[in-house]
Amino acid sequence: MKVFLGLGANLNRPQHQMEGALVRLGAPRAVSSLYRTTPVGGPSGQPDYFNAAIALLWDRSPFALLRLIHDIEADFGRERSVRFGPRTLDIDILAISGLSIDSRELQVPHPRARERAFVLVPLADVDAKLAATFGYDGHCPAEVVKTAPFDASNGTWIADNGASTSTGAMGE
Ligand SMILES: Nc1ncnc2c1ncn2[C@@H]1O[C@H](COP(=O)(O)OP(=O)(O)OP(=O)(O)O)[C@@H](O)[C@H]1O
Ligand SMILES: Nc1nc2c(c(=O)[nH]1)N=C(CO)CN2
Repeated sequence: MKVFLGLGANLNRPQHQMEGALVRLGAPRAVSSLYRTTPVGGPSGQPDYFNAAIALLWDRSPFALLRLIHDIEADFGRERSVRFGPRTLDIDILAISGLSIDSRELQVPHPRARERAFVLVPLADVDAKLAATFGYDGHCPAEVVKTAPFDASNGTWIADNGASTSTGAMGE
């Protein structure tokens, strides 16, 4: 089945953690550009986030994918303390083709995706029709800034405008 994941990070070296997650998740079918986004919710003063979305083929259960995601987040130093607090790596299952799940530990499509430009703008890079089903209208708000296209030849994002992808404050 085809699964769509959202990636976010705003501590340490976000691009590094997100590229590490791509390696762990296996060859993605599509990867969005990397976006720098203003934090939504959580404590004030946290660094900007980096966000991206990917599509991937997955042939095990969605719950096995959730477990893998939790392992990857933990391996990259994710601590779960403050809700919507800053994090080294967050991976959300945004959608799974042809499937919806409503269990205590997993809800798919992701119930908060449709409210979040930091999710929908990258998701539209990967699958514009899917983003439209979440109500995305193609508008990229000022709080979401494209910083780097993905280079599939080496599996990394290219910071093409000199923009630093390290958040500095609170990280490193
Ligand atoms: N679609 C989903 N993708 C990822 N986790 C999910 C999903 N649906 C439910 N969960 C559950 O949500 C729990 C909390 O996830 P997490 O800590 O990443 O939340 P958050 O990033 O702080 O908030 P949000 O879920 O709003 O992005 C996870 O342990 C997982 O069991
Ligand atoms: N810009 C931005 N803000 C957030 C993000 C995120 O990934 N990007 N994730 C959150 C919790 O999932 C809360 N707020």
